[in-house]
Amino acid sequence: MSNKPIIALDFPGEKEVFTFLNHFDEPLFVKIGMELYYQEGPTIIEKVKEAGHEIFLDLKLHDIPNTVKSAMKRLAGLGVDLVNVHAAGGRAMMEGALEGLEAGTPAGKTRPSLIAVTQLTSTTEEQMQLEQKINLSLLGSVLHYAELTKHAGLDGVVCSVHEAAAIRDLCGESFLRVTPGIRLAGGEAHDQKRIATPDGAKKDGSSLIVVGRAITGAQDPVSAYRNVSKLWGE
Ligand SMILES: O=C(O)c1cc(=O)[nH]c(=O)n1[C@@H]1O[C@H](COP(=O)(O)O)[C@@H](O)[C@H]1O
Repeated sequence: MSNKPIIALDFPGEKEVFTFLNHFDEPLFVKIGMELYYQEGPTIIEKVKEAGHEIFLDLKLHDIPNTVKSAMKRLAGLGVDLVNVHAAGGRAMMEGALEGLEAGTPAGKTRPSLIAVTQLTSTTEEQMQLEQKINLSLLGSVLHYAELTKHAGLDGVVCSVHEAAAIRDLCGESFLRVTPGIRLAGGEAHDQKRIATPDGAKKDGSSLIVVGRAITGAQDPVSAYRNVSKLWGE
């Protein structure tokens, strides 16, 4: 897996995806999320892979262990590089996800890396405490989920840049900290609450950054991508 900025392809369908990708003449690391996957199904994965790009399939599974295990068995056959679940599904669910991925990975192929969402980057500490009734600081909750994820044997977590260094200190450098909520300085936050710049992410311990609207919504997406890559140091 490379450490290029991961571009979130939050588009309604294949047509918009390839209009966007055709601006680039290099292999990218892209994220396919719920909107696109639910619209196009697994064929979008095949087509984006054929075009030479690495893929983070972001479906954030969260269900009983057996259901997640079976679903992961199917996703393992798609040949993506990275997949995710919600850590709130618990340790048994995460262990099931890993077992499913291992069982479903074709012989001779590498198992996709598996990470778990801790607290979404659109969540504030106040919201978390009021709505989820978690009696911890936001950092405390994220660190708790990171440790649970590590004990379940997963490869890392999704978190915000604000928690990345503390997770690295707790779980080790090789445990991935994948951080969305990335904005260029002065950029619109939209629905994100825990945001940081690409250079801030590098400095504060992210392993990989996920960038959507700061690139896909830019007037010139290629130059926005170059700018993000330069600040991230790639
Ligand atoms: O798992 C994710 O990718 C994810 C987790 C999270 O906590 N926050 C988050 O924003 N994401 C995803 O990262 C992308 C961020 O997009 P932008 O806010 O447009 O940069 C979206 O596709 C989200 O679904």
